[in-house]
Amino acid sequence: MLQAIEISKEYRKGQITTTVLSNINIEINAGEYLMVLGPSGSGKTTLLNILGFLDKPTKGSLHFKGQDICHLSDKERLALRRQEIGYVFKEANLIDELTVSENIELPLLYQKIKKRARTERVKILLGEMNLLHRKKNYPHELSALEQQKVAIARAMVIRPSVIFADEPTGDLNSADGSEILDVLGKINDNGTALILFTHAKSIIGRAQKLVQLFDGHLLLDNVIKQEWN
Ligand SMILES: Nc1ncnc2c1ncn2[C@@H]1O[C@H](COP(=O)(O)OP(=O)(O)OP(=O)(O)O)[C@@H](O)[C@H]1O
Repeated sequence: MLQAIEISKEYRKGQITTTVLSNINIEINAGEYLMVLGPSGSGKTTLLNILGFLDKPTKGSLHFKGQDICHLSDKERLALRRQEIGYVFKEANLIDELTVSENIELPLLYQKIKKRARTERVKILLGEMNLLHRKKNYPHELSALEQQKVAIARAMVIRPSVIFADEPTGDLNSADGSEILDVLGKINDNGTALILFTHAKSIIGRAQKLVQLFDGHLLLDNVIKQEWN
């Protein structure tokens, strides 16, 4: 479904070039759960931005469902992103002025989905996240766990093919973090591919596939595949 071939990313400042990612090859199939493990500064966020069509690589190519992403216009990439990709970050990044329901509904407005269908979809997600009683609340009235659940619901509202999660438990205590990983795991069980970026070795057992990133290089030797029943 998603294939990165020989991806590199460099930043130039005057005469100085910094290589942040070097020759990355990654493939993720529909419904797969991949974890990208790496310490701070290893290039995880840079890689997420490229794999998730938020940024372009300096070299290499990215294919999604047979389409060459790097050759799309910015407008085409944005449209594809809004239809196919969900993002969950360390911080929930909810809009303070909107209620829980309105935050979740927002991506559907970009897709020009009719009001009745939007309301129905939001209700389903609120139910799945056990947040129906919070639908009229504003983000500041929620716990950190609830805020992150709203962020996941907002990512899921478009029925994405893949969810990118960047340290999604980074701002949570371990019990809440574990609940968020359970929620994401369930979403993956139901068929959505999940690519989770983390520095936490303790959680790698949750994924089907693991790659390690170190100083912008993928340690391909360390790819581990596990089958879960
Ligand atoms: N715009 C930029 N210009 C120059 N260097 C950058 C830029 N963005 C990131 N970097 C550098 O690229 C490296 C990787 O950064 P990145 O944020 O991708 O790592 P990370 O693994 O996500 O780290 P963290 O977990 O701390 O966020 C870092 O050394 C960072 O300083």
